[in-house]
Amino acid sequence: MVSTRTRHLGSKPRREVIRAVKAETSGASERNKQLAQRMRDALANNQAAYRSLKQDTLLFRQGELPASALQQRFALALDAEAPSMFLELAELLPSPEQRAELLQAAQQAGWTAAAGSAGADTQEESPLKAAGPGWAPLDRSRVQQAAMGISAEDLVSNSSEVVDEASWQSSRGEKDSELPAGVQEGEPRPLKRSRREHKAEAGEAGGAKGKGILYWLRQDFRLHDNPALSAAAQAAKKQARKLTFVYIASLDEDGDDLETGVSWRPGGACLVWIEEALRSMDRDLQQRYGRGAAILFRRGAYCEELQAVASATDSGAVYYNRRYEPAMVATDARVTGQLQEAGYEVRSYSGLLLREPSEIRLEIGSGRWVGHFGTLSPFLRVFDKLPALPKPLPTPQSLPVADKAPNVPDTLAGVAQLRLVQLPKRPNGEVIDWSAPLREAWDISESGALNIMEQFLSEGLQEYEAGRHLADARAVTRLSAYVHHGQLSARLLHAETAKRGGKKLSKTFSRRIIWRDLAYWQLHHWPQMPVKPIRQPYEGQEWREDAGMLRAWQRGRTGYPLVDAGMRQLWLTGWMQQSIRMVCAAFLTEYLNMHWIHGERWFHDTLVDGDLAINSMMWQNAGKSGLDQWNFTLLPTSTSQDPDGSYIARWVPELANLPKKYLHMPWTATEDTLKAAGVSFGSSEGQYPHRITTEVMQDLRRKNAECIAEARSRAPDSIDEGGYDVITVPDGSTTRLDGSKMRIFTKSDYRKLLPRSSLAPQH
Ligand SMILES: Cc1cc2nc3c(=O)[nH]c(=O)nc-3n(C[C@H](O)[C@H](O)[C@H](O)COP(=O)(O)OP(=O)(O)OC[C@H]3O[C@@H](n4cnc5c(N)ncnc54)[C@H](O)[C@@H]3O)c2cc1C
Repeated sequence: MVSTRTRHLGSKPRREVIRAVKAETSGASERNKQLAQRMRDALANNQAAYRSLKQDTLLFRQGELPASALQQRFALALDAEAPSMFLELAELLPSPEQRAELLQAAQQAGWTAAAGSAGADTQEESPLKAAGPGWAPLDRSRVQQAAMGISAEDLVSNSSEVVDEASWQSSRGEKDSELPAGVQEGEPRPLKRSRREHKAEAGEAGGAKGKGILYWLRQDFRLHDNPALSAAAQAAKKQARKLTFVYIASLDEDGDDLETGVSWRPGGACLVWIEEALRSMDRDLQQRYGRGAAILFRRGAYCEELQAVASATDSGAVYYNRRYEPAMVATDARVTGQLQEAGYEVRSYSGLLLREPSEIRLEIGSGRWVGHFGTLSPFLRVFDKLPALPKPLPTPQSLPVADKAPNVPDTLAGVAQLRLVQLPKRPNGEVIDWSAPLREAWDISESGALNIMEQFLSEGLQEYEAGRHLADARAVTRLSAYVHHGQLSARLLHAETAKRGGKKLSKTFSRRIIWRDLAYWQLHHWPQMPVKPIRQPYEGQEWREDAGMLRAWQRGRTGYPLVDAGMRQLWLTGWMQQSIRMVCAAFLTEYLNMHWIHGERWFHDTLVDGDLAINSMMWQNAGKSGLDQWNFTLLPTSTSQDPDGSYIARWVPELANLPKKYLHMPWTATEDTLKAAGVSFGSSEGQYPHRITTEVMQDLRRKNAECIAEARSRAPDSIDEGGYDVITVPDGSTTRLDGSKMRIFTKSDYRKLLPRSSLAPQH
């Protein structure tokens, strides 16, 4: 396996780290040695390494792993050239001196983010965020600087989770075509909620312990249409109880999936969003309902923190809105169970999606066939037939809260103390605030979300159909992050769209918000979707591993202006319009033949709307291993998304003065034209990069298709006589075909590429 990062790492600093660690761990017990061996083995495979490191980190935190053993991991992580793991663990070092020593060695190894923290002795000075040049104010020169200054030092990036998952493997239904001009559109296991939890929802939970009610704030930063809040308010009023708001930062429980070993906690950009959303909601709550509605900010394990606040406020009940990521489903069930065992009443509600994923059972195998299994059309068909959605709930007029802010020991002074967003420092102490441009680019508040929705529905809906493919996003809502973080209710958006003649004005827009539910349906039935191809044979597909290429793609330095514009916009603002996401994704997977999981990870960390279900669904489809293989061509040189080149000119300022007709393909301009526009190619400051590949796009595409054909030909049992991929239908996903083998949409190119001998015999 070729590592995808830090090839520049010299051996000298590594030796120094190992020496430092050896000195520290010379008395390591036999158990420590075994653990070290396990780590070494694990690091041979980065996916396993991540799982192992994560578990060891948790063990250390629980006091079950000595600091010396953890230090050994540092050396190994450094050895394995996995800086983000190294830095994450470095944070846990028991003393500032130890931290400084190891981080200094990392600095010598060229990891500037670590360098920023070398010698640092406070928790705030986290090394997790990079000294990268990105996230600068959005003026032209800074954009250019951001893109031009990409260097080896940026390896740690603005990402807290940029891990090499090199070992992970990984069209769309012909009948579902409703793509933007020149492009597409487009969620896995029944929600295994505990019996206790079902009881809780039905209001059969155990007797109340205290008089008050806790509202456990999660991914639902809003007052309007908030089912858990409305229910808590109603119960509190009826029973003359007091309501207390609590938010708990527990990133380890928030998306770490120990089953798969993959951490999907919110990425850097989402954490910035969450921080601002909390600030804004705390303000809204206090302004509207009084000081007693202030949110109590806590850090720690969910269950312990909830119990501590409940006991200090004499609360006997906890109300919350559910989450749907596999790790979070498990967390919900565990926390609910533990609280109920301790005698609390727990009630959970559906506030994130339009419908619960387990509600939708595809009616395939009966009557008329509509679309391919697991794609949007059959999903919509069932969705529309189900009972009408509940009406969106109004913002509560009043809330029964205490007269003053609850005084609970160990509560943090404010959002900042949650330490969700950690900024690195340069050796001279200067803070590198990569989050500022993100905060500036968005009005991260509930009112901001409602205003955008209102404006779009009154002025923009009629433009959506014709303009939704445009890169400059003039015709789309830009509401995805608000919906993802629960600042805007999906149900409200759906209902308001219908009320304003949505289906008539734009059939596509009316389907978009349901597409989101499809992503969660897929994640529910394929909980491994973020890391494993849904089409099992594709797991054996050969992908290119090239750290330099990946880095160029991440930082918008591919030499293909449309791709670079999109990736730079993403880096700076945390967002891109859908067609551009598709162009960038297709470029990585189809043309560079690089694993979709690299793209998925990068998007997860850099998107303000980074959503496990949607992101993994879309990346699986881009990588062709998802249910809805993309069945269209997305050339990086296409002009349809940016016909006048203004999007490229904005995000790729090195090219801004080129005549329009060359903006998508600057290499076709003559020397004189380039000179007149002040454009030169190269890697120096102010220059635009040479193309990272000059092979004919069609040839690259064919090579990728051949890799897929090769992997499929090795798994004949998963292909039917017509050359279609076949999957086993998950339990609970259909009304009558669960457990059977089902043909899924497969691109005709792929069907043709298979040798006849690898097709299942005709019956
Ligand atoms: C490779 C790739 C990765 C993506 N990752 C994410 C992600 O992590 N989070 C995310 O929210 N979207 C993701 N999308 C989907 C889509 O690009 C964004 O939802 C959309 O661009 C957001 O812009 P908007 O709010 O203006 O969308 P609009 O066009 O205004 O659509 C309205 C809403 O519909 C929903 N929606 C739109 N497109 C999709 C879709 N393809 N699947 C599911 N729901 C959709 C969103 O909630 C969106 O806000 C991804 C797309 C691609 C190609």
